Amino acid sequence: SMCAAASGSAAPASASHQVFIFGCTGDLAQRYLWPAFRLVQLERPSLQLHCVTRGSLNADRFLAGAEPELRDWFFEKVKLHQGVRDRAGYERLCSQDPDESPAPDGAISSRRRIFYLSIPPRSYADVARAVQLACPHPAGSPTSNEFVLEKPFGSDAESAESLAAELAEAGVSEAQLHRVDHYLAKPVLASLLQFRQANPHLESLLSSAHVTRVEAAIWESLGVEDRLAFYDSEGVIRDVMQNHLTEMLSLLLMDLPPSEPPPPDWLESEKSRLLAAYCPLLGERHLLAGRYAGFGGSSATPTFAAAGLTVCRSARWQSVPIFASAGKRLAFKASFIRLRFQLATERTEDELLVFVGGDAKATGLARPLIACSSGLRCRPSAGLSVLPSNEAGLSSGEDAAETESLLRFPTDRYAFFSAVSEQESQNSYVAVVRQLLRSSSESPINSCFVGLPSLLASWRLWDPALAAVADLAELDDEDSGLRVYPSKWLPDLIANQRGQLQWPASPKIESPSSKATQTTKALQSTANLIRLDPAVCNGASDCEFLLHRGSPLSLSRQLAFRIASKVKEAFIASTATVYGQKNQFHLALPGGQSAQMLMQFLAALSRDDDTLANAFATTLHIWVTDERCVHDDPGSVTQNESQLNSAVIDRNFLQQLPSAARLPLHHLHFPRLLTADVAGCRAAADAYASEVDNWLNFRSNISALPPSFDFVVLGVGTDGHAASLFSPHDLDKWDRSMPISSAEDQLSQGCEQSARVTNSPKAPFLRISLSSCRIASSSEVAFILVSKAKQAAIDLIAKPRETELKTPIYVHLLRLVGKKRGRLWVDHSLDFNNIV
Ligand SMILES: O=P(O)(O)OC[C@H]1O[C@@H](O)[C@H](O)[C@@H](O)[C@@H]1O
Repeated sequence: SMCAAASGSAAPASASHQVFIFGCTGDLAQRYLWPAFRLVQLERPSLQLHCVTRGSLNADRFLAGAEPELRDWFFEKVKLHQGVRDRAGYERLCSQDPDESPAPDGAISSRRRIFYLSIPPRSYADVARAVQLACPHPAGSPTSNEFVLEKPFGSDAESAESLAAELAEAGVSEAQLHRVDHYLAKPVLASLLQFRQANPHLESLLSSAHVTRVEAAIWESLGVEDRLAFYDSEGVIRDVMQNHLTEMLSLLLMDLPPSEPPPPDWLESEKSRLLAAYCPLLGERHLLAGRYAGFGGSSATPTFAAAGLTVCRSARWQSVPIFASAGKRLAFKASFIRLRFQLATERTEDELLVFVGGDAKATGLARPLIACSSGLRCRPSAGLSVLPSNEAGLSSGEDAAETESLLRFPTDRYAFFSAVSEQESQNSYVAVVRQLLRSSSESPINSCFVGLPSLLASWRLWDPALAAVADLAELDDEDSGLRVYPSKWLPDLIANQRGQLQWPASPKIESPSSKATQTTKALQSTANLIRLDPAVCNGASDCEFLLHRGSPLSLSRQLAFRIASKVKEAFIASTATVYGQKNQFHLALPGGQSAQMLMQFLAALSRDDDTLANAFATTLHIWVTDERCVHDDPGSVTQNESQLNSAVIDRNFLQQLPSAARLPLHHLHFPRLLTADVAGCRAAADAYASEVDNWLNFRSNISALPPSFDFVVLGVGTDGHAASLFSPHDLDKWDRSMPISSAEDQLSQGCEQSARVTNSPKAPFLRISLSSCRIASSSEVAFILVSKAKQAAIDLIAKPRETELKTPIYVHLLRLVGKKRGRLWVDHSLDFNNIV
């Protein structure tokens, strides 16, 4: 049985579950939960329902607007608990007799205690903790307390993770949690996986070989209305895109289970895999955001957003543009996914429309349905039966005239399918509640509930979009920025095959004010000069550097642009090289956090720019500035946690490249470790050094270029280390038995040794690094410092030192590089006042 599949439940009707609804007088409870629980209780009379509030409750008033049937039922069947806010209150709650009479089959084990938290998420952990303390389950009881949560589950990946951690600390395990997404309970969505299973022909067409475009939308005609306070802090991406819209897409794009029944945890892991496969949302024009005219909230809150997604890490969907949009105050209400197909065998296009719901009059579709054009040869499935086409649409007359039909072809080219049991589509919570109460032995292919892995993966997909919107709000310019769109706007964006989006020329979408435009220009011309105290620079007179500032996002973007344009220059200059050699561009990248977004941007730029893709594929060489002497042992570290810097570059750059930009293997230069001990590390360093020399000297011989890297990007540790070069001072405190270069060595590494083993004061202790001389002789070196944690490293510049040995390595490197070739790229949250 599926999330919304019709039937009641197979669980014995005698199982006397208890459900406590917290926040039971709130909007959600009144409109959806109570009506749903009433219907379900008719099927399961033994279900015990409790309405819990912190304050006092005036039940007459609270149900004043409700249907008489619901009122009567509520007063007869639901137990009220007011003033539940302290330990005694919770204990009273749990002393409710859970109906000890054993079921006829003796199945006491099926008794469950479910706490439905229809309250603000900031209270989840507190309430869960109080429940766990006051309501321990009797020893030996096979069941435990369970909790149902409503979104929002955090406001980004980090907060979602800490909410999960808080709940875990409160003693609630993942298995005791049910995170609701009511979209998963909507009739056609709930049956979509089964529909795909029943349609192998359609399934064989669901890939980039046949699908030319995917569109997913949640368009609403209403505005934010009386939810302004809530909405203003969320915005459209958090409100419906990270959850509902992403879930809709997953149900269509994820792989089907390999076996029946699916392996345990299959749904979560398959969803997470798909979500991690999307290219990061960082390309040019892959995100538009706006707000409707007259929106009462902050000018930085989007009420509409559109994203042009593509998939980087899955062959099945590679390079198919996926447009996802959602917004309020649009032309009409419609939630749908639409796929366009170009089948080799057919001369015409084909289309699949999953119409999840919306305004019948405006969409021309009478009810939620799936529409398949004939080439897809769809058949009904469990949960979705054939719908005669005269019942699918509004027949004719005035209604049809107002229609913006979502179908692109005449009705007679489609077959229609709709949910078997229509009346349930009114309230998705009926399906949610049924699934909640279903026994765990019935394992569904689909679920109305969202697990932690896919939740976090989804936030990780949308986090860059949230950062981009924040950036847009701050730094709009003529082509981007948070636009203002008119009420009743039909979001007819201009979209291309790369997944890029543009605002339409009409109707008039207002650009941000010119004042904002000026801010942008100021921030984008970026660089200002900082002059360091000559004492810091060891008396050198040219102790000043170009300083680029910005949000982590805009900073990474600008640096990516700078590198990309240099690679392109080198590529274009190729034709002029001697001996018919392609020009080379040697880029050394670090591991660590700071440069990850830069790498993603760099890859994203090549998805939007054929010349750059070509330049990457022919001209670019990638090096790593330093590497850890550890084995990438798949048994001990998961792929995502690999300690290798080359793995960071692989994940954030190489794997994100479109196929046209893929680098030939011999343009990738990473140290290769045979054994992770001193000897192995040394051998790898030596081999790496000769590889550097060979390539750079060779190029120097055939061109007029010096034997140096073209661009080196360095992250900086909070202690001031860079490229696994630590201050000799810090090393002195550490393990002298390590094989490493003496303190003097660290500073005076000659260019005759381009890479060598270095020592780290923290694990992994053995590292390989390019020599400081090699780094310093590069054509350009970018020191990138992102996140507040790096303030410590900046403060280190200013501190006077008793000895040279105490100067942080990156300051040494800065001096060596000099002002002509060194630039600092620094997050604008970091403060230089102490220094300049
Ligand atoms: O399409 P439905 O079922 O009306 O759901 C849309 C609603 O979903 C909710 O989760 C959002 O908070 C609302 O802003 C939105 O209106």
